[in-house]
Amino acid sequence: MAAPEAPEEKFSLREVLDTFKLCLSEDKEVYVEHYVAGWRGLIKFLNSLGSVFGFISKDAVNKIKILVTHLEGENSSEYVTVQSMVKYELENELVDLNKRGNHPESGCRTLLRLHRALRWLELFLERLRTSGEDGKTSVMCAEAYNESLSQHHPWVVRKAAGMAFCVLPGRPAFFEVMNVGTPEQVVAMLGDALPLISEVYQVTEELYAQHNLLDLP
Ligand SMILES: CCCCCCCCCCCCC/C=C/[C@@H](O)[C@H](COP(=O)(O)O)NC(=O)CCCCCCCCCCCCCCC
Repeated sequence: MAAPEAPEEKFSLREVLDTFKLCLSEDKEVYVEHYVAGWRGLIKFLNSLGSVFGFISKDAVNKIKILVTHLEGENSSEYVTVQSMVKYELENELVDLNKRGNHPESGCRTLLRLHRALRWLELFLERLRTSGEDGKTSVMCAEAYNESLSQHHPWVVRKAAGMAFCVLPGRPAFFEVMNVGTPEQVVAMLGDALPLISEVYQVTEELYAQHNLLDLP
């Protein structure tokens, strides 16, 4: 049996599912606070897989920190939802639209990076959900990455990511870390989680497309 972890470090897929549930308001706005909390939960999971994934989690943590700075800053009321953030930053010219400039830490460009990673997550979890007992997590992960996030990464990051995927634990150990229960229960929970993640992704994608923000430098 694995040694018990400190409670605040323990990942539970259910917890992440709950935060993604809270992400969407009744009129389909995405709450930045819960979006960030969802990612925090996912990073806990990543950290429990070992230090090989440190460079990935470090980048994600940095992005979260930037968003939290906005969330807690003097204009915090503008950062309640992704919709209000986009409106505020665009109206006040706080986004570098075509090339990197004075706003390397805009909420819009920072959240876009996590948004792209959310697509990877959706593709990966769907593969995991439909995989058989001997499914290879490394292959599922790499395929999901190649179909999404990799297109936005330079060669050196793709290479490092590919190497990290190779040491992912097999499906049974992976399911264990999810801390949900039997493999059947994991699959059921993935079935619950995916539509939520997918909806948050779609709403954000449409918003960013509407404002031409999908390629922010
Ligand atoms: C379970 C295995 C996890 C594998 C994670 C797959 C994603 C691979 C991403 C590789 C990112 C490498 C780090 C560097 C990234 C940055 O260059 C790049 C661009 O940023 P910049 O424009 O500011 O320079 N950053 C990004 O694209 C953001 C990446 C954020 C990745 C977060 C990944 C979190 C993974 C959480 C796993 C949870 C699995 C849950 C299963 C129940």
